[in-house]
Amino acid sequence: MSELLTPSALATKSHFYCLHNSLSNPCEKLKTPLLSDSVFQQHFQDLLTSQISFDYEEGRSVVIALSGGVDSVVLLHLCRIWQQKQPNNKIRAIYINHNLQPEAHAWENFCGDICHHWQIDFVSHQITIENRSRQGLEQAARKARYKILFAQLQKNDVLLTAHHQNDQAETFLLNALRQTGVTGLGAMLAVQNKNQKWHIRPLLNFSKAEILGYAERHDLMWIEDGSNQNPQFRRNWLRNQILPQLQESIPNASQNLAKTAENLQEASYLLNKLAKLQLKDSDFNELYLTRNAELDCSEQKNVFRYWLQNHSAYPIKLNNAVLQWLQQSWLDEHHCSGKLKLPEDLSLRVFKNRLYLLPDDLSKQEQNNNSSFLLSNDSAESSSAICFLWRLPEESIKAANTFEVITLTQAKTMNLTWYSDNKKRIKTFFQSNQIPTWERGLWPVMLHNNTASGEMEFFMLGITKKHPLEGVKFTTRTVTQKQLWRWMQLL
Ligand SMILES: Nc1ncnc2c1ncn2[C@@H]1O[C@H](COP(=O)(O)OP(=O)(O)OP(=O)(O)O)[C@@H](O)[C@H]1O
Repeated sequence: MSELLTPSALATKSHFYCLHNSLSNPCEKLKTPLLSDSVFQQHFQDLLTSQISFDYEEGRSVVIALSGGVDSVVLLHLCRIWQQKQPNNKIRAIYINHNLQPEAHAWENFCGDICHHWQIDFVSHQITIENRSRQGLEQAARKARYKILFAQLQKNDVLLTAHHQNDQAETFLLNALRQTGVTGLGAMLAVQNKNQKWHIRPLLNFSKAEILGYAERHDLMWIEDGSNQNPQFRRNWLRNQILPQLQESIPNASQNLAKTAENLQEASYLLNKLAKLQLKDSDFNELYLTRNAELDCSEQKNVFRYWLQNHSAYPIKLNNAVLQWLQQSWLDEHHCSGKLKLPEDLSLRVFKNRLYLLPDDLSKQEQNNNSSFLLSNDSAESSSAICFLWRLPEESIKAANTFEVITLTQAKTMNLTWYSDNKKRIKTFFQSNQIPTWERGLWPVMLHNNTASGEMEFFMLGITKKHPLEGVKFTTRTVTQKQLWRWMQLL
């Protein structure tokens, strides 16, 4: 960094943040291979091209999570060189200020200064974390940080964090001590996709010593977060006390633990693949319990775990309470209905041997008799509700006046006369399609010119067993024929 931000310039600021530019353990440097620009460039390019087919021409961008610590400063430096070699590549850095420590503001300035000198776009975001226990605080800060970081990304953009091999070994041990399963023991993935946004950890194969060696050779400066020494945080205790002791007898301990985690990632991949195969008949948001009855106990657990992890924006852990409830529902043939409340305002529900993972507030919507809901433009384009629009007969759409207003509303808010005239048909439809009771009141019906009559509405009502609310944010608005037609074209 000194090439751009001279030590003397920084010296005037150094009372704000603790600056380091030397190895904490110089001997370690000798034991490990060098993290060089070319090694990194090759590795990083491999991750981008072979794993995610990254293409700058498509306007995708790379965002670096910059904490100001040595790891992310080294990552920033490497990305800057990468960008210099391929000037079309645009990178930007983000610092999240948790406002938890008095120095946080100075660290934010430090990150801003480096980016300014290296001519990298920089933004910082402020967050406030509620008062919690120490462990809880760390977890809440991490959760809030990732929420903001991912919110900065567009579809297919890439977030880079500077986790390294030693972090991987620590995460493996921490998870093992928490009694985790195979996925948890796999610790952190080098490449991950969450909701069509990428998270890459390009330094995961490099050790802390290599990173420090790189920082020294390039005369970089960084900040040292004093809380990293606080033994009250379990990770610090592992990092500063347990792992060094392990390393004394087994010099490659961290490397070996990280390698073990990698092996378990492979095992986890295979278990997921098996679960996916065994879930073949299950819908996106419902799991057919009876169809999986022939599975043995471990397979059932594996299927549940996979389904819970993959059917919600917030992965749900298969803890004992959840497992017991699920097994009970699985075994009980007459278990027609039941509900288990989960964190993140979600709940598990069973209806006629089908298991559903749903937002808990569906029930709140159920209670609100007067609310009508309509598909919003944005969400409808990417949701399963589109299937429900899709089945609308083309002739009906074409026949209708192009500018006529179509309103989608809940079955329960229907015009009473129409409802009582068609009650039997509606009931038969719900029963024959095994539509769960909690969905019936919310079932979309199309109002044509504000009157629900004729075949068209009933067709709308009867088209799909899928939960039409899945992934859709409802807002009160109407959709025009034109919009409806446009959505159909998108399919
Ligand atoms: N305040 C921050 N602002 C931006 N990025 C951050 C911040 N803190 C951490 N990061 C990013 O996350 C990486 C890992 O940091 P750290 O090891 O401190 O995280 P952690 O709290 O252990 O949580 P996790 O490992 O789950 O990210 C850093 O190298 C950096 O890329």
